Amino acid sequence: MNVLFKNIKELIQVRETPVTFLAGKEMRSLPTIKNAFLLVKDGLIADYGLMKNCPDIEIKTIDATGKMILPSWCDSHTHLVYAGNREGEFVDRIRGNSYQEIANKGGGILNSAKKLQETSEEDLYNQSKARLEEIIQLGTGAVEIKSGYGLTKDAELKMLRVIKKLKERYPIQIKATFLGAHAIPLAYKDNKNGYLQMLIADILPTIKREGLADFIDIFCETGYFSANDTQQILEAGKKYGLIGKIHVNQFTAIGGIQVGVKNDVLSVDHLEEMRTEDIETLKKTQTMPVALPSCSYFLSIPYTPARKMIDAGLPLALATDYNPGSTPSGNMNFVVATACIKMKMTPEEAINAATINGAYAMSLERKVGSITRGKLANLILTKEINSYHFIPYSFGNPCIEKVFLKGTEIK
Ligand SMILES: N=CN[C@@H](CCC(=O)O)C(=O)O
Ligand SMILES: [Zn+2]
Repeated sequence: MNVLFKNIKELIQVRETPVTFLAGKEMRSLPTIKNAFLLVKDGLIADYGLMKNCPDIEIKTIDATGKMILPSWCDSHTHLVYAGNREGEFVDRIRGNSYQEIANKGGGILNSAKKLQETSEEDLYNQSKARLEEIIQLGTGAVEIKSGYGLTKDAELKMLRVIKKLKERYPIQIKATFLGAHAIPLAYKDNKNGYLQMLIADILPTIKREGLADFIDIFCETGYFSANDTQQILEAGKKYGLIGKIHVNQFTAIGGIQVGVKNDVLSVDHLEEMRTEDIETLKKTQTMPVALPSCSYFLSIPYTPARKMIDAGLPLALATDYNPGSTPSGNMNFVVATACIKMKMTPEEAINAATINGAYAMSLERKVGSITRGKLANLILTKEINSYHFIPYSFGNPCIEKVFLKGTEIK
């Protein structure tokens, strides 16, 4: 698609020289051009600059007077392929049961796994595509989606095949993650190692053969999988060409970050419980810490200590964690606002975390995450707003007028 945006009040996240990710003080700066144009050719960002240098060409034009343009959100952590919902557990929590107590009684991930195992691939696809369409309208232009609600060979592969179909049929960038080690299924209640061996020996070869995943993930947490289990899964993933990511330090710190860094994982996600040594371990590495503020909000658990981490020089990405148990929301606008309101990130830091750093956490930093020549024209056109500070300020009320994927407006 070819299109010329004119009179853009402010073009946000303009990176003339491509960056891989931003860390520490670098996150404070968000380069913009006021009164700008943006030219899209063949779905890519072809050029941009001051309006006074706008090319005079015959092309479809969109007048953006009073409005801003920024790169689409990059949501590097979701579980948006799932079956049914868990609103019953939500009410149980209001009545005083904790997330862990509910999980221990067979609720939680096992509850979703039962539902998913009983759902056909077609039905699962239809439920999931509705969520994907919803997040596209909310401004997301790149998303990672995990398996992990199957917990049997058939059901895990069913999830991954649904993700593959979504990838093929939608213009949004999608990365797939194998999260077989999300919980220990009842059939392996007293045989966790047997379950891990099944994942490694039985499922991984099929994933490789059918090209079903880009990344491998594990829930490294007390009552789920240990640091040693994490080492095993990451090593096995590497053999099959899958880059590591970990769910880690959500409720307890059990050494998963150290194992992750040792294995050069791309990202460590959750991080609600961070010890000083965990922050130290992440310094000077290529591993992206990812915070999930909507999960903290929904479960009333601590927020990732973003201030402490960024002030220590670390990078940080923001993602939704869209899933039926801990975060039934895929709204990146809410994530950005909550990061500012509850985690004391500045709007500049939050927007950097939700665009270029999120792109890095999916190995997509060369394609999306900034306004840079040659990147995909995945864009958010805002309503008329005074400043980009209004984006997190108007929490719960996205100020998006239109969204574009590869330069095409998505209605
Ligand atoms: N913490 C582990 N997994 C998901 C939630 C799983 C669920 O409750 O269904 C998460 O990232 O929050
Ligand atoms: Zn998650």
